[in-house]
Amino acid sequence: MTDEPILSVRDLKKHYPIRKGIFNRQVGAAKAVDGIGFDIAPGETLGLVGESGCGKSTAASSVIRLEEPTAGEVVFNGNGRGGASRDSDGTHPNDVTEFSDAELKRFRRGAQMIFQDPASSFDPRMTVGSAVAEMLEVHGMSDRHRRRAIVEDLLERVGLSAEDYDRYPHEFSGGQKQRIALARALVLNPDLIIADEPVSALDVSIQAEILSLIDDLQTDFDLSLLFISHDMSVIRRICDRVAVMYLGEIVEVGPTDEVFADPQHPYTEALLSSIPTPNPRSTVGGIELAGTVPSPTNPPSGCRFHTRCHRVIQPDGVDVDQSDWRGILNFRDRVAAGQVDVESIRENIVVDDGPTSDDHVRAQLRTEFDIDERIGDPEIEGTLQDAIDRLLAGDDEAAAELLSDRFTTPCAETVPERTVHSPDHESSCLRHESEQATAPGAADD
Ligand SMILES: Nc1ncnc2c1ncn2[C@@H]1O[C@H](COP(=O)(O)OP(=O)(O)OP(=O)(O)O)[C@@H](O)[C@H]1O
Repeated sequence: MTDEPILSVRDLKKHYPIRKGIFNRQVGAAKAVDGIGFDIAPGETLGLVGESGCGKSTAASSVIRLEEPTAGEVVFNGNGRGGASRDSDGTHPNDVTEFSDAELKRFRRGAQMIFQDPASSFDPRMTVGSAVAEMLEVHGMSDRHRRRAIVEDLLERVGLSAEDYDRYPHEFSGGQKQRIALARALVLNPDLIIADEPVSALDVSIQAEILSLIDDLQTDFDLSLLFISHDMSVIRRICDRVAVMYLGEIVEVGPTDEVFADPQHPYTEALLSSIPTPNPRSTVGGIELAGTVPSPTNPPSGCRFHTRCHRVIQPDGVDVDQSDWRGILNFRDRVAAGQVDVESIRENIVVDDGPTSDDHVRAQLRTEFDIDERIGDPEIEGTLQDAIDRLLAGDDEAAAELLSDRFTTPCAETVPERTVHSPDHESSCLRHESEQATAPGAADD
């Protein structure tokens, strides 16, 4: 047996064209998946985690070619295709993106997908047994009795009973439907299962049962899994390794234990911080992941996470409290977007005695953006005060210009390279690049 991965994804992209006008001309693209790569070893579970809109589902459907990838390579070495080597022109015979229709049909036997909502993937007029057995029939098993025997056995292995064969989808709970979906995914004896948020729609207690079932089935059927979730606690429960995805890119990948114990990318830290802890006094957490994932049609320059990052780098010559720095940049961005309306802030301030003054508005702005009432660095404080004064004078444009001239971050200018933290643990954050350059042995590589 070689140690070649079951699945090897390289520089995978899925860009959706954006068209406008009467000629339906392409004016841009939503870069939902923008150059991701990972391997999955035989018997391994790789988690793909990120908030809603990071591109996880698009990545899954591009890997399995439910959607045509824009670029990249997806080498599948499962189901008898192992041991193949590259052709002389550099292409790989197992590259799914180049498969013919016949090869694709065989591939879909060896790589199955499970979705979040099992209800929508069953025909309500078909018994669940027939729905599972249909897969065998489509792929050439003509013996009806044999099909039934295989499916009855599988229903038992996923925790249902052989008698359930003749029942209809509406007779089952959400958790039971997901068990049936697992039986259907397993019936063709695949080597790889891609599970897209398979437990997100279920109650927490049922989630635990299904995760434990997936764990058992993985061992019994010697499966590899790509497990997609937005939930770090689910990932911890089931995955050997985890890849963290943000706005179409993988920003960190590593063994689950290591990533949870020592996250290297601020986005991973923020996701981990959002896991509820049983102890409300726990000091774990506290990183607020404000806002939502920006649109992939116009991703932020440099590091795509810089607009929300709590560790966003301060430029040379600036040394202020990090949370003030985040607040100042948020303030800068909101002013630039024309979203800071001092008059409505003034109207909403409640003052016990007398009218609302400009000082009240100044204080309220700092509170809203979580900026200290006085920044230690006099130059930064001066610029901030100037900008606020310009806003108060109604000159929003001048305020925006001043803030964007003075408050910049290297994170918006440089795309971070990958840093290797240990043989299997990598992340892409600019903060690590200087450490990497000065690390012992860096020059020897
Ligand atoms: N057909 C499409 N055309 C244009 N943009 C799309 C299309 N499908 C998805 N997108 C965009 O691609 C981005 C990634 O979407 P995707 O569904 O893959 O993310 P996700 O991480 O799986 O989130 P969710 O869990 O909410 O599905 C989103 O910004 C989404 O709006």
